[in-house]
Amino acid sequence: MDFGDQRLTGAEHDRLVSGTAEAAERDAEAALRPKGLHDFIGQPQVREQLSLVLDAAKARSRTPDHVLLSGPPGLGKTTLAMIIAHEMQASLRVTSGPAVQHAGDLAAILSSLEEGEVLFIDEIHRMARAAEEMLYVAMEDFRVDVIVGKGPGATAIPLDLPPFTLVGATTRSGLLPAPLRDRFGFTGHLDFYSSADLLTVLTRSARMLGIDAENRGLQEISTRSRGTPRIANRLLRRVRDWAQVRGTGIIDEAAALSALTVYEVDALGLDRLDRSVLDVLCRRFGGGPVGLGTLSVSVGEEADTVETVSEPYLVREGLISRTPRGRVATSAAWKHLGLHVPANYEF
Ligand SMILES: Nc1ncnc2c1ncn2[C@@H]1O[C@H](COP(=O)(O)OP(=O)(O)OP(=O)(O)O)[C@@H](O)[C@H]1O
Ligand SMILES: [Mg+2]
Repeated sequence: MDFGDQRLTGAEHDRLVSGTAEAAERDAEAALRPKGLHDFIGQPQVREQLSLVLDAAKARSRTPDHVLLSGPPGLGKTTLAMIIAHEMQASLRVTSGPAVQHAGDLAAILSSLEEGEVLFIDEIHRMARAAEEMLYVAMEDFRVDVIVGKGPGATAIPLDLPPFTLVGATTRSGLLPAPLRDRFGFTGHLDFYSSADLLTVLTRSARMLGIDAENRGLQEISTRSRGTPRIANRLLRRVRDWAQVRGTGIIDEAAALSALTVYEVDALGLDRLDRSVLDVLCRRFGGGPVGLGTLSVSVGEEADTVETVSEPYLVREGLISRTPRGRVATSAAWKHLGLHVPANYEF
């Protein structure tokens, strides 16, 4: 039976699929993924807190507390899950919420865990309810009830589990039921990276990929990467293409600017989806408020994508705000689109 989980060790850690990374991007990402906590760039609080959790566990020869990682796509949740396993010299088991549709799926994974293993559940907010309750018991009491037989004759056989560490990742921590959230000993909230941190990410990536790049060129990419390492690395590869085909082979400021214009990444790092969200809000709905459903249909995207991928950054950049009546465009959004802010505009 395929439970959608895999046991990974060593280099195979890197074969993990992540939400918004396309399949073809996986290999490129794997090569650049930091292996240990020391080469994980930025996020100083999360890094410091996590290193305390891990060092304390090592000092006591215990498995670390369960860890929840939350934040928008591409900020390093999967990377950190792998780092936790790497730092604990433990093997990593990987599954995801959508792969756990029945309690039985989870029971099969849990009952095959070995001592000290790290179980990574990506998109943990999308797990089936019935499995969630089984997970509460497994996390707290290290026990799982395995159901044997069917119908009225079915019996639950309690099975003790070896100590393990659950690492959950979610882009939507608000959707996690409180009892589940409370069972994590540590929650790391990943926030968008500063341009300075992204510049460090890019410098490291360019070095690892053998790309000839000037600081000014990488700086230009860093400010247009929406605070997201995945996007920074992706833009780096696209700018390299441009430099090789149209430029001198070197990523300098001019190459970065020309390439990013070709790829329609604007000065704030907004891409086509972000701009169409703003465009629909301003031009079609006079700035809003507009409900998420209507907005998503209008830009031809799933509500979940608009809410987790586009919105957090637009909110952070002060281009839209969320009100009880829906999303509204701020004056800055009108200006960014090159439109006149309507008279007496209240947002
Ligand atoms: N702190 C960091 N330092 C250097 N590179 C990073 C860092 N965080 C992320 N990256 C790079 O960005 C890529 C994407 O990170 P990752 O897959 O961990 O994101 P994620 O939060 O799991 O995203 P998703 O929500 O889509 O699953 C990684 O392959 C890695 O190369
Ligand atoms: Mg991921």
